[in-house]
Amino acid sequence: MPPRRGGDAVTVLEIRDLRVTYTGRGRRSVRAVDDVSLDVLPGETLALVGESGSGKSTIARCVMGLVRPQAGTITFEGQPLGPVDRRPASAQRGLQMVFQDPGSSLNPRMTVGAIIREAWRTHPAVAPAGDRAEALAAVLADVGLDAGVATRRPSALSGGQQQRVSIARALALAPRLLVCDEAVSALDVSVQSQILRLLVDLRREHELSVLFITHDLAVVRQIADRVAVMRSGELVEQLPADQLFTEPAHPYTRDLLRAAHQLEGAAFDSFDTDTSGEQVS
Ligand SMILES: Nc1ncnc2c1ncn2[C@@H]1O[C@H](COP(=O)(O)OP(=O)(O)OP(=O)(O)O)[C@@H](O)[C@H]1O
Repeated sequence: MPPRRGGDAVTVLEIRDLRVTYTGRGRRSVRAVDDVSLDVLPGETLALVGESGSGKSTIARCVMGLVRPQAGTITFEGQPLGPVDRRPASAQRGLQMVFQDPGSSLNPRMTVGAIIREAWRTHPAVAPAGDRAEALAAVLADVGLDAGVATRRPSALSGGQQQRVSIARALALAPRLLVCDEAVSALDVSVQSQILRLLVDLRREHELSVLFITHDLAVVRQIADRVAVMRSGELVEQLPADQLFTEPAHPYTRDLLRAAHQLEGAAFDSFDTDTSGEQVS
C-alpha cells in the first residue's frame, strides 16, 4: 500500500481513532486515549503536549507496539502496524524511541560500544558492512560524543551523555521516525537545550520525522513545527507551534500556557517576546 497523503506531503505516521482503556485489577478502568487521530509528516516535529495523565505516553507506547489499543489504526509509511512482535523488521527499525531516563533504558552491564553493536546485531540489514569500529566512531560523532566513550559503561557518563548514547543507538538503525517521550525532562535546563539543538540538527541531517512528547511548553518552542494538545485522553487542538504561543484557540490550551507562565516566570516570558525570528530547523 503506498503511503497516504496528508495535504501535499506523504504521511509518515497516521493515527486514526485510537482508543486505549486500562483496566486495573479490582480498580475502575481508565480511558487513557479517546478516539485520537494524528498525522506526522515527513521531516516535521510534532509535539504532543498536555498535563500529566493526559494520555501522551500511551499514544507513544501504542506507536511503538508496546500497548495494544482497543480500537483504531496506526499506519507507518503506509503500512498498518500491529503489536511489536508482529511488525516487519523494517518497521521495527524505522521507528525508534528515546525514553525519558537513559539510565534505565541503557543496559548498565554493557559498554556504549556493545550497546550500539547489539542494535546492529538485532537489525543486520543496516549493520555496517566494513569496519565496525569506524562506523561506531561515526555514530558517536553524530551525537557529539568522542570515540573513546565506546569503551565506557552508561554509569560512567553524565545524564546528557547517556541521552546522546540513547539517540546514537536509535540513529545506528537509520530510523525514519523518532518517538521521544519526555526525552529531555530529566536533564538540567542547559543540557536540555544542547540535546534539543542536537535533535534539531539530526532531524535535518538524517531526514527524520519526530513525535516529541513533552509536558513542557518551553521545550515546544525550541523543537516543534506543530503541536497537538491532549487533555484527559482527548485531542483538544492541533496548531502550528508558533500559534500555540500567540493564538491558542482552545480554552484548555490557554490554561496550559498560563500555567507554564506561572511556573517558568520571566524565563518563559523571554521565549514569548523573542521576535528575532531565529529558526530552529
Ligand atoms: N499501565 C497502566 N495501567 C493503568 N493505568 C495506566 C497505565 N498507564 C497509564 N495509565 C493511566 O492512563 C492515563 C494516561 O497516562 P499516560 O502515562 O499515557 O499519560 P501522560 O500524559 O503520558 O502522563 P505522564 O506524563 O504523567 O506519563 C493516566 O490516567 C494514567 O494513570
